[in-house]
Amino acid sequence: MKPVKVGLLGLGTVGGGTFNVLRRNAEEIARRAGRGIEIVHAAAREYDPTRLPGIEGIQVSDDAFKVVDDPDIDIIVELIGGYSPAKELVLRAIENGKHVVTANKALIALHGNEIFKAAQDKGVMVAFEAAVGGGIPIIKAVREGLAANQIEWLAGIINGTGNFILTEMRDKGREFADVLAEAQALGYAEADPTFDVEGIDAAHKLTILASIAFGVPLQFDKTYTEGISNITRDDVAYAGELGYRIKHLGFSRRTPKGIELRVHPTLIPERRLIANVDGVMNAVLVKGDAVGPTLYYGAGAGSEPTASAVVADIVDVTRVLTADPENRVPHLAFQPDALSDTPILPMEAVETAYYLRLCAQDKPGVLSDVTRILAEREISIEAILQKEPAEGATRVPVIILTHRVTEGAMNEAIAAIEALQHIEDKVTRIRLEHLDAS
Ligand SMILES: NC(=O)C1=CN([C@@H]2O[C@H](COP(=O)(O)OP(=O)(O)OC[C@H]3O[C@@H](n4cnc5c(N)ncnc54)[C@H](O)[C@@H]3O)[C@@H](O)[C@H]2O)C=CC1
Ligand SMILES: N[C@@H](CC=O)C(=O)O
Ligand code: NA
Repeated sequence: MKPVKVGLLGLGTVGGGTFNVLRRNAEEIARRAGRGIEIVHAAAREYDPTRLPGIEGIQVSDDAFKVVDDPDIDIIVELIGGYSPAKELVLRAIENGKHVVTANKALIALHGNEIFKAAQDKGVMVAFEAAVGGGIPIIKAVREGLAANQIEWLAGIINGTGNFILTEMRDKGREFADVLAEAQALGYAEADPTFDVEGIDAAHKLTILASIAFGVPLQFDKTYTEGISNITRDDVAYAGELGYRIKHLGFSRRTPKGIELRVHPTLIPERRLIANVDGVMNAVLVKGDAVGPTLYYGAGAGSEPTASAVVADIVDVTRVLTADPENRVPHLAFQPDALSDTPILPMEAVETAYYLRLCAQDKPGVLSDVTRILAEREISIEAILQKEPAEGATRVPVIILTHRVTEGAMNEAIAAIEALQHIEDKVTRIRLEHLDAS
């Protein structure tokens, strides 16, 4: 059988990795796919040929539309990133009857509903395993491996750059900006790294995971998103003293009132496996009603780990092309006409526990005012840590861990605490999840 012909858009971190992995493992991959897979045409604005041995034998255009319109090509692999022209390229590929593989979570989270509809109408596949959790086969695991379950909740460390930064700050006391620069040099970060540190990238990925887990359309605009740029080394140290790690977590849970969809820094008990996922590694914890808790772990970013997921999708598409084209796994796991309109819960209605750090003047009665404010709102306290004031200082940090309460009640309590005469600065609030999957 003739090899499947692939057009590769982008020859950067992931595009380069895809080119190299496909070449290096060609024989093994062909044995799995049932036929050869050949990149015949690529597009890039710029690329480094010294990192791509063999690229000289392939046509490389600077106009990606030339590849998408190339009649010889069966599968377009979009590894350019961003919204435009990625969206136009993907829609044109679909219109031309080509299957698409992409690692572009921003594109899928914001325009996936439209793209999948176009693909459905045209009878082609759009595969996006690399868009979530890099090399971890998490889309396949949730969509296919857990198909028997009602998913109850999922929690993930789904941004490699952010996790790398938090880990280096904690373990080596390094500065935020310095670690971010290293993540960029290693090819982990997005073209605009605020997507990583402000949680937008994780929110894209969570949006996709929640759709696949709960059978709802992609709703990025309803995802609560908070980044890690305000986390201080002090918070990391205080959390450690109390037995917790701070992780940037994406969390989604089905409740009777709606679906929680939120990304924010989160305290997690340090005995949990997921609290010990460090560096660029990602992990997703998924709780199904039948299977119970399951945990998926692997490199969340980087050239070849991400290429591993891209190539797996190319193999999947090749198998479908070669076998029964009607028998396909639906894009969002549930049949398109069976997606549910379960609402996404507003953040004020979401319940979590909290870590609060206050800066109090070292005066009698301050702490009792704070505990009264919490008690009036039925917010119970799990632990209090009052640090000694530094030599000659009149301000003391006070750390409070609370039990679960709604975000709305906590917002009111924080406003009342900040209004107290002897409380200085803003209260730092980090949500806390026990992630007890038993
Ligand atoms: N870097 C990583 O670890 C991961 C990246 N991704 C996603 O993969 C995609 C690609 O990311 P990277 O490889 O890191 O980006 P990159 O910046 O390293 O590479 C982008 C490539 O696209 C080319 N390009 C950009 N605009 C173009 C245009 N208009 N026409 C033709 N070529 C164009 C560039 O010349 C370059 O070769 C993004 O959607 C990103 O979010 C997903 C998972 C992990
Ligand atoms: N910038 C992303 C790349 C992978 O999705 C990350 O750091 O996780
Ligand atoms: Na993946």
